[in-house]
Amino acid sequence: MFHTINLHTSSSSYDIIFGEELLENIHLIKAIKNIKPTKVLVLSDTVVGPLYANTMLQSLKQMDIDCQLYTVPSGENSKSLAVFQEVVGYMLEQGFDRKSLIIALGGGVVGDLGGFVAASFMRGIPFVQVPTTILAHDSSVGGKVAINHPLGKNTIGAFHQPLAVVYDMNTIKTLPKEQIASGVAEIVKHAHIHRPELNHWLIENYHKIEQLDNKSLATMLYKSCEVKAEIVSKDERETGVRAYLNFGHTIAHGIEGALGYGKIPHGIAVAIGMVSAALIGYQKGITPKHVLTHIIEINKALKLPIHLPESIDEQNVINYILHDKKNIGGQLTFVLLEELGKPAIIRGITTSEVLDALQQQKQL
Ligand SMILES: O=C(O)C(=O)C[C@@H](O)[C@H](O)[C@H](O)COP(=O)(O)O
Repeated sequence: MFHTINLHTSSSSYDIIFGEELLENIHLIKAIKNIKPTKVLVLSDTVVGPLYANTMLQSLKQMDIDCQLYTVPSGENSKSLAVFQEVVGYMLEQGFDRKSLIIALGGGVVGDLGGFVAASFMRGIPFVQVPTTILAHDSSVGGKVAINHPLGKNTIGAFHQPLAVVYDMNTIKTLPKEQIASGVAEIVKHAHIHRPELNHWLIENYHKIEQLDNKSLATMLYKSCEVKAEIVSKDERETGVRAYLNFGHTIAHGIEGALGYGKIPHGIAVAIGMVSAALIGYQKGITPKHVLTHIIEINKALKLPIHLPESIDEQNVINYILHDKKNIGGQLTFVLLEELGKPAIIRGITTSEVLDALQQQKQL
């Protein structure tokens, strides 16, 4: 069972491939065969590596190429300059060169870190994304790669498109149940900004998604990646409409920074951030009341939170969003909804408007 989405951007064109037993057959992926790399680094983490790296290495060995595995600690803290330097140091010591290939095998953290190493190593080498979580269906597509700075999430990064995104549905079977909701939040986001009917499908099929039913997962991920690919193809480097994919992320990244990276799953923060954005839009007369209500109801139906964590200091969240990458000229910028499926980039939001919304969110 294979399905493929072709993503064409201004700088490249590649396939997002969904199937089963793709790890066992990674050596057959055209994008990998065609570049004939001198060496391959499989970058994974301490959770995914022990589960799947060996299967992939066995497949790559059939290409008679020197393949090595490097694993980083699982979790957001591996998206750091220190871990970035460790990976680059290992590659230099092991003789990787400009014809080498990186394969990022894991969730969003491994994909973002691996992609940024690929974007930077010797000024750039090719890489392949092999996502193994629901959340990573979003972060592995579109070429946004990055690590975190203490003052802001993903503030050290690049746009570096992968040669391919290879999604082996068998790897999702081992996804911890508590990570399902975090990944689904990005699908909810794609529905709110572009394909509202997707949320109704999600609610109808959520019981199967929670059981990690392969067919339902593949359908959900495919539909969500279609939205992602359509928007990225129009605006690869986020000069305009690609910012729509950042709906909910301004407050999400603020929450993640304020709590400490890794303390809250990214998708859970996004779910909360979408309610915040809807409240900001509603109080500014941009987002209709029915859209605000819909966003809250969808979160509840999918067991996603609507409140910020009780321990959080809202002012600290605001301190982080002052460094958000969408801000231009010091103007706080949010993606708000004028209607379901109709996002808008709104600049000049004031910190007091944000604080008011976060205070209101407590009362929901
Ligand atoms: O691909 C995009 O563009 C997105 O904004 C997708 C986000 O869901 C994703 O988390 C992205 O990595 C965040 O982008 P950032 O520019 O806020 O770091």
